[in-house]
This record gives sequence, C-alpha cells and structure tokens, in this order.
Amino acid sequence: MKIVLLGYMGSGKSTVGKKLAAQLGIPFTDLDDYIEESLGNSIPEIFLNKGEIFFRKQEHLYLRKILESEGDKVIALGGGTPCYSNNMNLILEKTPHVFYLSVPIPELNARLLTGKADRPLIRDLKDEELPEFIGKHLFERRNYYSLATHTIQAGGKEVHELVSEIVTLL
Ligand SMILES: Nc1ncnc2c1ncn2[C@@H]1O[C@H](COP(=O)(O)OP(=O)(O)O)[C@@H](O)[C@H]1O
Ligand SMILES: O=C(O)C1=C[C@@H](OP(=O)(O)O)[C@@H](O)[C@H](O)C1
Ligand SMILES: [Mg+2]
Repeated sequence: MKIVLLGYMGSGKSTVGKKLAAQLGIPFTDLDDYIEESLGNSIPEIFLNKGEIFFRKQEHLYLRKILESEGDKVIALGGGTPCYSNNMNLILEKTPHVFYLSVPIPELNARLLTGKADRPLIRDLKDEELPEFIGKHLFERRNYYSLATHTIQAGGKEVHELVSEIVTLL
C-alpha cells in the first residue's frame, strides 16, 4: 500500500509523513529528499543552477519511480508535485490513500516565515509579501489538491493528532 501526503509548502507533509510511517511501521520517502540524494544537490541549488522546469521533470521522474517501487510506503510530496505533468492522475491510478493536509493561510505564513530560505519559490519575497503570495498561489493549486481522496483539516492540530486521524481513515 502506498500512502501519499500532499498540500501547500509548510502544511506538514514531511513532518507528518515521517511520524505516520513510524506509527505504521512502514518505510517513509520524502520526494524532495529523494531528488536531492539522487542528484547530489539541494533543492535550492537545483532551482538556481538548472531552473524550475528541470526540477519539475526530475520531480515527475522520481515520483514515478517511488510509485512503481515494491512494498508499502508513506510518501510526502513537494508542494507543487500534484500541479505538474500528469502527476495527480499517476498518483490516483496507483492508490486510494491520498491525503491533502489543508492548513489556513495565517498558519502557513507563520511557518513559512521561518522556512523561507529552503524554499526557492518564496525565498526572495519580503516577509510582508508572503501572505498575499500564499493566498494567490493556493487559489491556483487548490484545484489539484482537492482531487485527493481525503482532505484533512490540519490547522491548529498537533502532529500526533493528524497521524491518528489518518490512521483512523486508513
Ligand atoms: N501540525 C503541526 N503543528 C505545528 N507545526 C508543524 C506541524 N506540522 C509541521 N509543522 C512545522 O511546520 C514547518 C513545515 O513543516 P514541513 O513538514 O516541512 O512541511 P512541508 O513538507 O509540507 O513543506 C516545520 O517547521 C514543521 O516543524
Ligand atoms: O511548492 C512547491 O512548488 C515546492 C515545494 C517544496 O516542497 P515542500 O512543500 O515540502 O516545501 C519543494 O518541492 C520545492 O521547493 C517546490
Ligand atoms: Mg516537505
């Protein structure tokens, strides 16, 4: 069984995914980490040196590899993964366990203010520009995120609560 977590940057995919996999006793793969390890470069370096289009092609390739790999796995996507290529169709063809971590903008904003440097799409924004950027970006991306089989209202909840909620749904 493959379990996929998706959602905006800062929604907690990587954090919740790791804990969920530990709770279920199955392997965890973070798509961003997998790309970084495979290419021997950090995500910000890949964006800087090769550009976003290159990154999206690699993201699609490594997503396919994980989905086609053997065995159970919890997979945390990058925030943009569902919105490019035919990634969302690929995911939904492979598994019915697709969870959208939906987090309100003020909470995303608070988390991303401290996590900006690692995220090339927002690292050059001024702090005061961030909430409007998130709002517009989320408006575009929500169409893809809402194709997930489950939406988790993840605002104001601790990681262990979210893990329990997902385990119950599974
Ligand atoms: N449920 C939560 N409550 C509070 N903070 C959280 C929660 N989930 C994640 N975080 C924090 O939010 C930030 C972004 O989390 P991360 O897992 O990297 O998100 P994503 O992988 O979706 O971008 C991290 O600092 C993480 O510790
Ligand atoms: O939203 C996006 O397009 C991106 C999100 C990032 O992952 P997180 O959502 O884990 O920050 C990472 O894949 C890259 O910086 C692009
Ligand atoms: Mg992540």
